[in-house]
Amino acid sequence: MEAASNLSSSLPLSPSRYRTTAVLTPHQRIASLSTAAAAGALPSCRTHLARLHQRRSAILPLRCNVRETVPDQEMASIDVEDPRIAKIAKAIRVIPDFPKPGILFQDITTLLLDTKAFRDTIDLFVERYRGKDITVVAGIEARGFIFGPPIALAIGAKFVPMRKPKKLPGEVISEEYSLEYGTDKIEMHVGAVEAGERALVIDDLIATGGTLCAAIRLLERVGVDVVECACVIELHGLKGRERLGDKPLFVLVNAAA
Ligand SMILES: O=P(O)(O)OC[C@H]1O[C@H](OP(=O)(O)OP(=O)(O)O)[C@H](O)[C@@H]1O
Ligand SMILES: Nc1ncnc2[nH]cnc12
Repeated sequence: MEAASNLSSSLPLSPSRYRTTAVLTPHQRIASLSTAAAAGALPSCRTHLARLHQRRSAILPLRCNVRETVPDQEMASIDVEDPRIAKIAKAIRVIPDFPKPGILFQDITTLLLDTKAFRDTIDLFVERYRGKDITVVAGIEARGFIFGPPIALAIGAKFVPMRKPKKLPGEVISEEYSLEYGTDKIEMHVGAVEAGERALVIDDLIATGGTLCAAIRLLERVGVDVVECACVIELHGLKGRERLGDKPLFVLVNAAA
């Protein structure tokens, strides 16, 4: 609750077309994690909390926010003081140096343990996309498969998995994208979508934006209109949002890379 009141009390003024919310300092973030751990929401994070305390001067401020790149009249907006957002941010565990040194890993598995925060996450997306004539929710492997299906069911859209190479049994089309070292691909079944459909692309997180860009290209190649991309977390500083160009991106939580 404390984090939520910090959230509402420190709201910056934002341009009318955009929504941007509050800043959680590293100390607040660590306090939030401690509170969640004490409440049993993060059963195995004591070691990491200790490490976070030791390293807090090295951790950049984390912002919990709702950011939009589309005008309010096109999509339902979320009240920036919505207390659900702060609780979702609190439920995401941050693990330093995973999977390799220097990476601050945003672990959404702890969000899945918190039934209220997980439900709120899905509800926030559903509130935004319900009634917007979206026929396809395209989820990106693997963590987009967690958030995509409940959103698709709730808004009456089909769910289409965008998979890593050689996983889908039928005929596929694929798109390559660049990684820090080398390249990867995502694939989609031919016939899963039709030209003229309206799609929402869902993933847990945007970092460099390479994965989402490949998903957009894949869908647009077959004539699908990608209405928006949505992620739970945006890592700022990696310019993923810029890489998407004009394609709208909606995120709930903004975190340091
Ligand atoms: O914006 P980008 O730089 O493209 O990175 C974001 C992607 O990275 C993570 O997936 P990852 O490739 O680690 O696969 P996983 O979900 O199967 O672990 C994440 O879930 C996104 O899909
Ligand atoms: N920092 C991070 N945490 C979780 N998933 C990621 N994918 C790319 N960067 C990531």
